[in-house]
Amino acid sequence: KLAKEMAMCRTVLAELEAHDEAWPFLLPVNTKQFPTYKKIIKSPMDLSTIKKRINEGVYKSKDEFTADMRIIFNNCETFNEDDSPVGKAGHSMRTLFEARWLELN
Ligand SMILES: Cc1ncccc1N[C@H]1CCCS(=O)(=O)C1
Repeated sequence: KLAKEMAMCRTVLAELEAHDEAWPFLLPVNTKQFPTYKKIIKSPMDLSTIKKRINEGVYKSKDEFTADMRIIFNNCETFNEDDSPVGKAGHSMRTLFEARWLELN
């Protein structure tokens, strides 16, 4: 059951990583480039960290995976204007994720 759940997580993660608008989320936000980020965002998260957690067996369920995915998009809304390039990418990637997740569940 967990192996099947993680297979679903890997599938959705791979699809998001391949998306044109995934670029802001592929790696942890560079806090040297964005010095205020650490102060404003209490739980940084990104797609590479989620991939690592799947592969290291950190997640006990798909719900833990979806919780980390949603942290990415919530952090994005907290830090970025909706009409900024990163903000717009965050909204479209969140929509993509939620729609795809519904299809697979
Ligand atoms: C997701 C996010 N939230 C806040 C600030 C920055 C980012 N992402 C960066 C990732 C590296 C390229 S960039 O520096 O243009 C954008």
